[in-house]
Amino acid sequence: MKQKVIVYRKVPKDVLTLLNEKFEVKYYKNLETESYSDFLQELHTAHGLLGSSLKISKELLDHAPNLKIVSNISVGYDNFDLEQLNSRGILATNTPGVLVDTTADTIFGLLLATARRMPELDLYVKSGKWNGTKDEDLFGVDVHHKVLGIIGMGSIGKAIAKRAHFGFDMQILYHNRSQNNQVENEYNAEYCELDELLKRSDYVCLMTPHTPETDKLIGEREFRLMKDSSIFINGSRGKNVDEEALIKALQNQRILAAGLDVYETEPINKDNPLLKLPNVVTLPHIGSATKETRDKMARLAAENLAAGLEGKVPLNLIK
Ligand SMILES: NC(=O)c1ccc[n+]([C@@H]2O[C@H](COP(=O)([O-])OP(=O)(O)OC[C@H]3O[C@@H](n4cnc5c(N)ncnc54)[C@H](O)[C@@H]3O)[C@@H](O)[C@H]2O)c1
Ligand SMILES: O=C(O)[C@H](O)CO
Repeated sequence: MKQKVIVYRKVPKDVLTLLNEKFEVKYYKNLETESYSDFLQELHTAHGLLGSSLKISKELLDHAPNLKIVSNISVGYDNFDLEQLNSRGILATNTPGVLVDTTADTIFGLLLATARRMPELDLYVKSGKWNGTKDEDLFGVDVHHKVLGIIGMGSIGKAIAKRAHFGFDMQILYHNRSQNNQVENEYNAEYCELDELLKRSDYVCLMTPHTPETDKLIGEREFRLMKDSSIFINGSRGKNVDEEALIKALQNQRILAAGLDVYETEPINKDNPLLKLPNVVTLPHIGSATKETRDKMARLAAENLAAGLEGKVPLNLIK
């Protein structure tokens, strides 16, 4: 008899075909709009789970006594309770690598858009306000030749550093769990302790995973250390930042501006003060979201899942 897999996120047709050839598949294109109680019922007989964002908690796992593997269609896996998964012998996988360049493009684009106030200026033109000479009120700040501090010099951090160094002649500072010879040699990056990076950077870009160690890593104290002309970019996870402190820092002009792809609560609440601030550029957690890359992520996640259910070691097993 075929093992049963639940896919709880929309995936490309060929990925679904691949899964259908090997497994019995229950497919929920969008769990938010489909019955969650039906999903929980199906979980009782599932061997594999494929999707993203869903909190894989003790409560959810209690509904899944036969589960062997959970495969995330994302590189971040802060939605997994790894202790619970380990204690039940359930494998967990993610999709690193395939999304690196796409995410770095988005985050660097966000940095440029924030520095040069592109969304604000787009609105200025489209709303018919462009009548004469452009005055200083519309000016942005330079990106080229400035200092970029990257916190979390992993795969995506490195790809951002590459763009900044070769494309924009920026000076790169970085803070990471360990020093990285490659970025130091290839992009002339300089390792710094966190406080020093915050003090010296014109742009601070956060790219660490969300872990107990990085929870609210950037808060009031850290914003105070930053230059009042600095721009903060968060492309990692919202919970890595104390959002209240960020709002205060922006309202009080402790920092100049922020570009955000991620938030403490997602989707962001409509009454979140961040949405009212002119010096904030917001994206809807879209870093890796191009069609090509999302397809690659879904394919890789399906391959990880299939390997685990076929008794092989999945390529991207989370240890
Ligand atoms: N906005 C998006 O759509 C999007 C897309 C992809 C990834 N992400 C986020 O970006 C994160 C990074 O992705 P990646 O592929 O570069 O991962 P990665 O594992 O290659 O890199 C993470 C880096 O963070 C460093 N790090 C971890 N804890 C740290 C700490 N306490 N202090 C300093 N450095 C620390 C690690 O040493 C590592 O170099 C993901 O975990 C995910 O949360 C967001
Ligand atoms: O971690 C990731 O891969 C992105 O945030 C998409 O969820």
